[in-house]
Amino acid sequence: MTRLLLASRNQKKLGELRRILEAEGISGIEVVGLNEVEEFPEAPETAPDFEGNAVAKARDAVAATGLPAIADDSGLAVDALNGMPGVLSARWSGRHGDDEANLDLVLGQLTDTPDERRGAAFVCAAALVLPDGGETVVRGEWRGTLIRERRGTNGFGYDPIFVPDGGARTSAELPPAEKDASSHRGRALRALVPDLRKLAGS
Ligand SMILES: O=P(O)(O)OP(=O)(O)OP(=O)(O)OC[C@H]1O[C@@H](n2cnc3c(O)ncnc32)[C@H](O)[C@@H]1O
Ligand SMILES: [Mg+2]
Repeated sequence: MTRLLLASRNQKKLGELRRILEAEGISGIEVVGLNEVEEFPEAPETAPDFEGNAVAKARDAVAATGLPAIADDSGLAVDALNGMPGVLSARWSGRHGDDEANLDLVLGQLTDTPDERRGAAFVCAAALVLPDGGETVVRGEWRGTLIRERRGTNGFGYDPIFVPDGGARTSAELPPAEKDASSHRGRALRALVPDLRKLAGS
């Protein structure tokens, strides 16, 4: 078994990566999160773009643990907010990781935005960094529309107000496998699968 660190404390992200590896039939990799390795000082997410934060998180994790690492930096880019909250999605309300307050703030900001201008995209940059210095950075996007009240209890973050294009349910109403099949994170992580297959085989 190759240990692969997902440099995250977000248990939902860990679950999504584990499900995707399983769905792809990659069995030689054991995914561990930051809670399962010795603690190290985590750099703040200060880059102006998702890719920059993802690479920085993954490099730090490899340097501290010696394990191959994936980091994900993701967020919601709202058309009517000129792409914000973007890289600030996890702390939009001022409190890092307060999903409820972050979602309420976005809803409040869009109160007067009509239905036809409520487009948004979930974006995910994922970086795989290897102990030998190899780096792969990929990006996935998922377009949809923001509704006016929460629906559904699956997923996390802004899922309860995001209706993916071509569907009628919010991403919090989708069964996990359906979210993975089209989500930003699913797309990004599947782009890493060729590299992960090599890692699993070595
Ligand atoms: O940095 P780590 O430890 O990985 O975990 P995090 O939760 O802080 O993750 P990010 O810094 O990448 O911030 C992502 C935020 O964007 C939102 N987000 C990202 N992916 C999402 C998804 O699949 N569904 C709903 N919201 C999502 C959600 O609010 C997250 O808090
Ligand atoms: Mg974060």
